[in-house]
Amino acid sequence: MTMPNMHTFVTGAELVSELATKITAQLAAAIAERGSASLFVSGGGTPLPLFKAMNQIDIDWSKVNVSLVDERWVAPDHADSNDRLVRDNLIQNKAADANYVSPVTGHATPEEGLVEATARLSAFGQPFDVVILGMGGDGHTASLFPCCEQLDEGFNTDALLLATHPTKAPHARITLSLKAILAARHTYLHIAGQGKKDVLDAALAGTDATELPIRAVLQQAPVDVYWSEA
Ligand SMILES: O=C1O[C@H](COP(=O)(O)O)[C@@H](O)[C@H](O)[C@H]1O
Repeated sequence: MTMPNMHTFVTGAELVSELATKITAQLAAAIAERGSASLFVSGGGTPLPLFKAMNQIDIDWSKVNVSLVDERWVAPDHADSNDRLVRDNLIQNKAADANYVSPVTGHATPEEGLVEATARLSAFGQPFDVVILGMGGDGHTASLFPCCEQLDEGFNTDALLLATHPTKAPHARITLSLKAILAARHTYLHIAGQGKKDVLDAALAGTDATELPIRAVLQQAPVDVYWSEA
């Protein structure tokens, strides 16, 4: 197991300030080197303050392609839509000109939408510059859940994206594959609270990635973990 680079904070505000500065500096460096940058963010509750901090930072957002690490296969106005969360909280203010591309298409299922979603995100070019992962209490990251039948596919496919169907979480999902995550230039894990720290410690203490899928990333990529107590 490669030990992650741990960044520990007492408050979420301190974490967010440092992480937003670091990520936007990496995006600006990517723009300077290659003319554009790519950023994949996670959904859920944790990243909301980070999105609000990032949209206050002045970089050339018009050259930043943004999408989601994973998304629930729901309409963009659904209460559980991460797409809506990103549009309403990240693609605002100084970041309003960022090129946000949703992985959710108009198809009925993620399986049917895979070809179009893959074409959309492939246009960003690979490897992606910055991938910010979250982690659930069950050790899932992206939408690679321990309870989904597609976990083995998610760990092994060479495809950019796959559809997953968690049995213990709502909604069918579309998610980056493990290989797409591992290929990123910079990978972050952003978590908060003692419960998530306990899951991280358990992940670092064992080896079976099917039990806690975050292990698959921690075992194979250098990850900067940003954790705040609150
Ligand atoms: O379902 C999801 O949950 C995880 C963790 O979310 P959080 O609310 O506990 O921070 C998230 O990383 C993932 O993108 C999302 O689809």
